[in-house]
Amino acid sequence: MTYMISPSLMCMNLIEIKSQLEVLDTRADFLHIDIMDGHYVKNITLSPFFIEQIRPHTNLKIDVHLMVEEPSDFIDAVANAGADYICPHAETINRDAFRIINQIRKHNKKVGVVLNPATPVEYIKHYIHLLDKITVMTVDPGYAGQPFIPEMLNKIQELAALKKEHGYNYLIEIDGSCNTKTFHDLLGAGAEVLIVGTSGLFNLDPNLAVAWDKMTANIRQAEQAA
Ligand SMILES: O=C(CO)[C@H](O)[C@H](O)[C@H](O)COP(=O)(O)O
Ligand SMILES: [Co+2]
Repeated sequence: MTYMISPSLMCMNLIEIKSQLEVLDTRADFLHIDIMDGHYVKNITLSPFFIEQIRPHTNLKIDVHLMVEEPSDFIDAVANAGADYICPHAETINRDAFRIINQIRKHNKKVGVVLNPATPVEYIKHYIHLLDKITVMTVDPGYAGQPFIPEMLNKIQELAALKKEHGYNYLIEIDGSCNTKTFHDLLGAGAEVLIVGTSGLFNLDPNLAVAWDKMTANIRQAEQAA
C-alpha cells in the first residue's frame, strides 16, 4: 500500500519548532496546518503568520486546513504566506463554491475541501471533479485527541470507489485520530494521506525522530495485517 504522512503541527512541541521541522523535513510528505477563527470551531490555533515563519525552513508541501466561517477572508493571506494546498470546509463554501475554488486557483495553489463527519459525499458532487484533495474528518473538527468515528470508513470507501470509477485526481486524506488503532482500517478503506497528530505521532515519544520510527513501525504492522 502506498500512503503519505502529514503531521498536524498544532500537536507539535512549539518550543522546539526548528528542530522538530528538521526531523519532519526529511520524513514527512506534507505539513498540516490548522487555522481556526474561534467561531466555526470554538478554538484558535495556527495562523497565516505561522505559515510565513516556517516557510523558509521546510521544503515540504504546506497544507492548510481552514476551520473558519469565511474562507474567502483567509485564502489570500495563506496563499501569500506560502501554502501549497488550501482546504476550506465544504460546509462553509457551498453558497459560493466555484468562486472560492477560483480564488484558490488564481494563486496557483492546489484546491482541497474538508468534510465534517456528518456531511455526505453527495454534498460536493457538483465540484468533486475539480478537487486536488478531499479530507475526511474522522472526528468533529476543532480539537486534537478526540475518539475516532468508525462510520467514516464507509465515506472513505465511497470516495475511493468514485475516484476509481471516474478517474478523479483527488487525494483521499484523513484527519482525526489516525493512529495504531485505526491505520489498518483506514488504509484498507482507501486512505492515501494520513494526518497524524497527538495519538499517531507526537505523543509516542518526546524525541520526535524516535516517535516517527514508532509510528512507521505501527503502520508497517497495520499493512501486514491487511
Ligand atoms: O483538524 C484537526 C482538528 O480539528 C487536526 O488536524 C488535529 O490536529 C488532528 O486531528 C489531531 O490528531 P489526533 O491524533 O486526533 O489528536
Ligand atoms: Co486539521
